[in-house]
Amino acid sequence: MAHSCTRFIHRRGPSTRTQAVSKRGKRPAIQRRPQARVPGTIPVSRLHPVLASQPGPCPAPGHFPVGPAHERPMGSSQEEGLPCQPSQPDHDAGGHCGPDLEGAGRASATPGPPGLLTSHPPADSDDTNASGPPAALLEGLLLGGGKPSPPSPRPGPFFYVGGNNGAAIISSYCKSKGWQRIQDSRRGDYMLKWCEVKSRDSYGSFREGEQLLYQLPNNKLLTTKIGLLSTLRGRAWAMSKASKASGGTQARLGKDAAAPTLEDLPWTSPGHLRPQRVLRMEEFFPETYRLDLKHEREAFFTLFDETQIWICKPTASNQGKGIFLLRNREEVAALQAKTRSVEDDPIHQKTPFRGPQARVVQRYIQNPLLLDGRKFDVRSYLLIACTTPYMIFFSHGYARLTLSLYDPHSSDLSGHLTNQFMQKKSPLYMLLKEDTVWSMEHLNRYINNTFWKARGLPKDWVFTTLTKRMQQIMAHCFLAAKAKLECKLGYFDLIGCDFLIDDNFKVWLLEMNSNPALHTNCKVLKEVIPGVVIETLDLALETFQKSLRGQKMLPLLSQHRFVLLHNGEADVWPRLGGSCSLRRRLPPPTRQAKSSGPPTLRAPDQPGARRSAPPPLAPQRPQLPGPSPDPDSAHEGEPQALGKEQSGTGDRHPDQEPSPGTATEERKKPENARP
Ligand SMILES: Nc1ncnc2c1ncn2[C@@H]1O[C@H](COP(=O)(O)OP(=O)(O)OP(=O)(O)O)[C@@H](O)[C@H]1O
Ligand SMILES: [Mg+2]
Ligand SMILES: [Mg+2]
Repeated sequence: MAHSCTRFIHRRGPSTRTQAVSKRGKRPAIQRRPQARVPGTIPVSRLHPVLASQPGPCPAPGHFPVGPAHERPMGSSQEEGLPCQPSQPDHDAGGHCGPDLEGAGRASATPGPPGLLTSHPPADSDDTNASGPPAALLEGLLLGGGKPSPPSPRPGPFFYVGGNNGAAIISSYCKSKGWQRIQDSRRGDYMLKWCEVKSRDSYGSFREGEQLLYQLPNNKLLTTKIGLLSTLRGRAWAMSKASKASGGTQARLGKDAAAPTLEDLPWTSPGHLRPQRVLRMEEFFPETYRLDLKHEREAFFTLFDETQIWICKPTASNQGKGIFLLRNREEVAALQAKTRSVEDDPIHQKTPFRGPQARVVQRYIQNPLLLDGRKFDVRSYLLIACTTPYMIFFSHGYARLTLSLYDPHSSDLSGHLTNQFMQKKSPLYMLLKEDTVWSMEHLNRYINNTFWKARGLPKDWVFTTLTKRMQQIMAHCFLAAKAKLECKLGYFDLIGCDFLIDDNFKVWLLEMNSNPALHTNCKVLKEVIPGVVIETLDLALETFQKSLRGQKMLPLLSQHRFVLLHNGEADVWPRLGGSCSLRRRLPPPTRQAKSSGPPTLRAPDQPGARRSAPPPLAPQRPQLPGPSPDPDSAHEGEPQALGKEQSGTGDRHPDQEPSPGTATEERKKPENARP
């Protein structure tokens, strides 16, 4: 039963303790009456009470012992354990890493207890390392007042934050719940781990259903340039196949039979209502070619002419590093020569992520919409709050403008690349930085004032048409990756999505970023970022707890700024590529559940809609006939070794599982040098 007071979940290892979880909303007592033990299971209360508890009362915070003697300062070389690698950190606002906490004006949506964190938090290094104001300030903002509670009778729960990106906000959030920060990334007794960099160790030791871990291990399916391109192509290919196979219906592929998605809604594009059922990739993603695939780069070199500018980007870099424009035959010839010179180089075959071929070339949007003559792009957020079931959200972010006026013929990249990192290079940045980041309200006002009448736009175009379009595009991308993302209860992710608007008000997705910048070095960022981070954590926690307890997800107490894009309660899950271990650990279906028909028929908003897939696991993804003619399908998600390209795997089905590898290839830093 979904609302059973006592629930058990199976545990991988032998259970030595059994404890019953207390009634909903109550924190389990330290000494409680043991419940009847179900062999091979462990009660939810075996988890730390905070994770097992309802969204609601936080544990009573108090004074916690200072961390263990082996604590290391943040940012040490051992961070995230070994080996480790950056997972495309997106420090767009890079440089300043001390969030100004006055922006954190929103209270945690997860109701807290009357007890407050002590105004004398335990001395740990994160607050000083993060170079922000004392964490207690944000904690006070989060919790809003109250009396300190007596010291916690047991240590923890523990949390770990790796790196500085948003660390003070995350740390303050966790401490406001009474959690205790640890500095040793190798410790396995954490309740929440938020890492800027992904490490194989983190995923290997992750205890599903017991811990929260930031970043999906294979988010590269969306967050590298090649990964996103391949994922979108896979979906396009599957859609066209399904359409042909079923005489036009798209129901079989990529779409859940149970519930309409955002993609089913009609959209305004560009500026006018034009009903369309499903997006086509070319409508929102600029034409792109992979340089890691020989036939694609040759195709690009052949098609290039000087009537169109192209932009060349490393697959897994950020901050505009390694980006250059291709405007004339000489530049393209230089790129061609560079890729040819390494084509047969065994070193580059082994390390494709370092080579000049680990890139894409993309049609450059030459006619961007300008704000006071300056180019801009929009950063929005895709939140994967939960993967079992999927709970996917959208949130607004902000607009990023260049300092200089846009000139398509200028060779100065700072007028072409809207990244804050690029703008910071200008001596004018310190003077004008506040004008390089606009709030969405500011953008909306500007577009209302400047274009609304002149261009016949709907009023508040930003909050109507643009918002819906971004949501639709994000939903499309998520659905494209949905069946391939690694799902475990406790994984969550926040992905930064960059959109460009052209002067026809057409919305283009430029890329998606793992580990989006959470710095707050501008006024607008102070207003936006803490709210995004706090609600991310709130939603991750609430959906985790509800999933663990088999409760219906909606309504979500934590949901405020985020908009639900996809509620996976109606999906069949655990799913392919997902958590087999969780499936084993779930209790067998109740009689009621068994008799209620196929899971897909269960309304998602009914209690108990969360369900394990019936044995045998119903296929989540359609079985597609035949090999893919799509040449990109050879290397789903990420460029593999060049040797693979040549080894005849090019007919791999695009809907096949990509290589589960995460750490090895991502450990390799992309090359940032211009050819
Ligand atoms: N196809 C394009 N057309 C026009 N401008 C583009 C295009 N692609 C990228 N840009 C510009 O270049 C900037 C950097 O590109 P992109 O975001 O893809 O790279 P990045 O290095 O991953 O940057 P970051 O992760 O810091 O946002 C964009 O913010 C945008 O201003
Ligand atoms: Mg990026
Ligand atoms: Mg970007």
